[in-house]
Amino acid sequence: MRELDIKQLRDTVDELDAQLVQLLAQRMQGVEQIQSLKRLSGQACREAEREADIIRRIHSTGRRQGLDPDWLESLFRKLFEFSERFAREEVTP
Ligand SMILES: O=C(O)C(=O)C[C@]1(C(=O)O)C=C[C@@H](O)C=C1
Repeated sequence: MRELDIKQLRDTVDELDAQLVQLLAQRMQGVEQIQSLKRLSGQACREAEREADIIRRIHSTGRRQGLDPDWLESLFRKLFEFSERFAREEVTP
């Protein structure tokens, strides 16, 4: 019985992982377009103020979902780093 429970829970987690990857791909597509526009107008790829706004928002939505804001923040800071690396064409989406 417990084996079955774990299997079902893992199936759910696997499905959520697949959705997360899809959402991350969509996010990167949006970021790619923003970065192209910024490049055209000579703007810096990183913007501390925009990042602070995003962090503030995810802190509050995360708290409402019962998630640790510090944990969420570290995830998003990784995403911003990845956006920058992507903008510098060091990685492919
Ligand atoms: O919103 C922007 O201006 C972006 O370039 C996207 C993004 C992000 O990944 O969310 C990436 C780098 C910036 O520092 C801030 C945000």
